[in-house]
Amino acid sequence: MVAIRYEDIVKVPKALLHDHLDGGLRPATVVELAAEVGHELPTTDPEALGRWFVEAANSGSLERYLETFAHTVAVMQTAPALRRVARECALDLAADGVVYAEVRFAPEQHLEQHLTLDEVVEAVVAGFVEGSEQAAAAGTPIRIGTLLTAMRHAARSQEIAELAVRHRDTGVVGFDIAGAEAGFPPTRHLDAFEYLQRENFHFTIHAGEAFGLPSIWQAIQWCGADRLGHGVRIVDDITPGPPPVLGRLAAYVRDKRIPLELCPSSNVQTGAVASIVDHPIGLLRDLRFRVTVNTDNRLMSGTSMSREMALLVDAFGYGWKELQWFTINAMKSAFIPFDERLRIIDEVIKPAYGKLLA
Ligand SMILES: O=c1[nH]cnc2c1ncn2[C@@H]1O[C@H](CO)[C@@H](O)[C@H]1O
Ligand SMILES: [Zn+2]
Repeated sequence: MVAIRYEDIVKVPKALLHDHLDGGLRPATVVELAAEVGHELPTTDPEALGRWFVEAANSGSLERYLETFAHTVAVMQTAPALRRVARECALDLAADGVVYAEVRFAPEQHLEQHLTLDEVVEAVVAGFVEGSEQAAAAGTPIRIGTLLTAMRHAARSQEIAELAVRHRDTGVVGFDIAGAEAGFPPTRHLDAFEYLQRENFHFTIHAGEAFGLPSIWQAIQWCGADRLGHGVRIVDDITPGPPPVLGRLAAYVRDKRIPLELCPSSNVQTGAVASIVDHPIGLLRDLRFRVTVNTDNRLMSGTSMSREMALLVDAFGYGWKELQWFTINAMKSAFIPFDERLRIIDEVIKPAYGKLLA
């Protein structure tokens, strides 16, 4: 088999379901925006700041990893700043060969300068539109859907769910909850999830990252999540083989084709897994769970969609066949309408991988 080159991974179309807007800023942009608003950073040298984020996020704990977001959220408090960050996000993902992305953020964290929740969403969506137009003009088209996140330790999920539904025809395609997982079970937000189901809306839940099976079970069986943000701890319900034996929850997740939004580098940094080679993605792919590959936070992990793919190629010897499978899995699991998903699979993804597989 011919070795896969990094530049070819960049060129091939990729689909990304789990990426945080406030976890993907360009270091230089953080520096510029921080200077504008007088926010103090650990360093004002963009390269050193990029390294600082990765090192600080390498904490082995989700709670400490999340502390680094104070510096990005602080510079995302005005409409122009939000719009710029979203525009650059679209451009960066498109330049990395991502053709479809769902990018999430928590509107409630961007109210310090008196924007309303609706203004926050409008600014971000405008930035995605602008960035997508520029990316298309540059020959790297991308479609971006916005997910609105509610913070699980807070009590605004119902409000954010209603906000998401209000903006469903103008760019928002789903809802999520994020933040520290231990101590904040998804059922705290049951009202919001039940409301979203009544509205025929889509949502994913961060579950099974820093906390195990009970969190995944609640997310699916109590809250009705369409997808699992991470969900990596589902392996705790699989007895290693040969052959591996699935417990009832793992079997349910696989049988129902519930998508797992796996984020390899992020999991190593928060201590959810020991290393990339030890990442359960290998086992979960072998068992044909609906596995997808994601970045989580490009800034905190110093990563990109292509880099996550390349790490898996190195660790597990994957080829184009597997990379196509991850990409189609993600596209099948997207929150945009079925016909639009199918069009991207048939007209963009399959032809490109087809050439490489030929
Ligand atoms: O991997 C993660 N697990 C849980 N919460 C996260 C993760 N990455 C980011 N956030 C949280 O989501 C908020 C909105 O984007 C971020 O501000 C961060 O607090
Ligand atoms: Zn996340």
